[in-house]
Amino acid sequence: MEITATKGQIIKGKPVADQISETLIKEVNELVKEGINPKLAILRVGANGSDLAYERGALKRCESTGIQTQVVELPEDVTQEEYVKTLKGLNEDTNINGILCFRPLPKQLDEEAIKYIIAPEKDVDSFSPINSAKVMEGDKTGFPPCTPTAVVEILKHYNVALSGSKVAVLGRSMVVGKPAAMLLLNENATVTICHSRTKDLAKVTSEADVLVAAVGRAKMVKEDFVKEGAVVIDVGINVDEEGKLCGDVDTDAVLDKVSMITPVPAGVGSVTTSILAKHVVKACKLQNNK
Ligand SMILES: NC(=O)C1=CN([C@@H]2O[C@H](COP(=O)(O)OP(=O)(O)OC[C@H]3O[C@@H](n4cnc5c(N)ncnc54)[C@H](OP(=O)(O)O)[C@@H]3O)[C@@H](O)[C@H]2O)C=CC1
Ligand SMILES: Nc1nc(=O)c2c([nH]1)NC[C@@H]1CN(c3ccc(C(=O)N[C@@H](CCC(=O)O)C(=O)O)cc3)C=[N+]21
Repeated sequence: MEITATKGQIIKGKPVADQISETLIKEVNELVKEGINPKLAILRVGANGSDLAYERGALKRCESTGIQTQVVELPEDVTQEEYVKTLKGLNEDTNINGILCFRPLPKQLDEEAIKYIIAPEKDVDSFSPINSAKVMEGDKTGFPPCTPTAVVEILKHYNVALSGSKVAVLGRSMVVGKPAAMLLLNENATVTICHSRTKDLAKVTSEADVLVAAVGRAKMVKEDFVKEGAVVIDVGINVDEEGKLCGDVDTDAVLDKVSMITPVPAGVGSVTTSILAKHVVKACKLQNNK
């Protein structure tokens, strides 16, 4: 009898992002007809590669959905006072509905103080503790961070069962890992959070039906980290030894074992930008009592 190996399916972000964009385009059109123009401000310090990658994607997504944008670039050595003054200016600017502050901020800036400055109603990527708390509480009136939201949207789009499933999240940052775990818990998954101190890491992650990798270590997740038939969401955006973009998962090594896996690029990143655009429209509507 011939045995044919069933390879894992590469699940792309584009169909998920396109579906979100389609609805957004209609919503933006309705707002524009009423003289309301949704607008996103991006606050960037210096010009690091991962910020610029996000910015390129975000600007393209906003343009294609009819959302206006403004990029504010501050020098690498910007002072706390200058950053705070700029952020407060964006808070007060009534033409701006959403603000994205790239993180992490350079060392001279006090992120713990700045996160209290951003207006929660314009905070489209969950920098403010008000929005972080809403994620904890499962309160849908806030803005959960875009990347973890994209992870959940991809899983739902590809009909991956979450309720009652074992999910492992690799990473516990406030931008990805920790909120991803909370959003998945809100979907009734049984969530295990792993990090740099986790013992027997591969054993823990290989028990999961769904593995979300957000560690920032190129191709760290190998074959022994995954369960047979698992669904893998690769959030990592890293550069490999050849200078090419790659994820946290060694895709070639796990492909024969998993049932589905997201690619990098063209995976989570592309959905992240569509969630960002969705949050700008939501912010705009709330600010205009719509
Ligand atoms: N696709 C997208 O839209 C986005 C992608 N990213 C990418 O996602 C990745 C993660 O980003 P981010 O969360 O900001 O990164 P951080 O560096 O802030 O966090 C990394 C996390 O991984 C854990 N970790 C690091 N090394 C190991 C290890 N060897 N074993 C186990 N755990 C480890 C850390 O643990 P500990 O807490 O113990 O230190 C930490 O919790 C990056 O590649 C980033 O570029 C980020 C944002 C958006
Ligand atoms: N507050 C904050 N939130 C973030 O979510 C955040 C951040 N700061 N700082 C920087 C990192 C990095 N990041 C990316 C998101 C999407 C793409 C993306 O769209 N990538 C495309 C390719 C884009 C291109 O290279 O042109 C893809 O994966 O297909 C890239 C990188 C979010 N981050």
